[in-house]
Amino acid sequence: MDTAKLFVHKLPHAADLPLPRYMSDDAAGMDILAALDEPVVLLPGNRTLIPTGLQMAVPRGCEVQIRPRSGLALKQGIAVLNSPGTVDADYRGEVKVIIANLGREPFVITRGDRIAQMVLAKLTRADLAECEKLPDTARGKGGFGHTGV
Ligand SMILES: O=c1ccn([C@H]2C[C@H](O)[C@@H](COP(=O)(O)OP(=O)(O)OP(=O)(O)O)O2)c(=O)[nH]1
Ligand SMILES: [Mg+2]
Repeated sequence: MDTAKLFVHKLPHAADLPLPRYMSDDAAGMDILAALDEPVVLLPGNRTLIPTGLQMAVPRGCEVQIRPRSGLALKQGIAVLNSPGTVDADYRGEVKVIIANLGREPFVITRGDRIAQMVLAKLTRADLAECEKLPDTARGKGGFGHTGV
């Protein structure tokens, strides 16, 4: 398995929190923690920005994706609104998570809660090449369910 060094800096409000970590041997994502001072009550239909207390230097050629946790999604309707959130390699601000409550009950987020997960992913940047005609394919313009359900 490939690994790459990911430098992280803990901000003072996360000083006592553990760093994100993989929760199983081959987990793709590290769970990330809410670096909140006070609990946040997120009402159904609302969204909020949760601090992680972390800055990071994502290696060039990679991104960090902020993704939901399926257990929270299934059991409580908790979503990462911009999923997958993108942390760019040149971003040095605090990483934050946009959490939305799509469930029917208020959702309480407390300091240290594992609210989402982060995946380090390699990326390919596009070098746009404008052209008059694209190569033909069998699918052509068919999409959005044109093959049926
Ligand atoms: O879930 C997220 C998404 C983004 N970011 C940070 C890192 C990212 O590099 C930066 C900008 O994100 P994005 O490009 O998605 O947002 P934008 O609305 O296009 O902002 P900008 O104009 O700053 O690029 O915000 C987070 O901390 N969490
Ligand atoms: Mg942007």
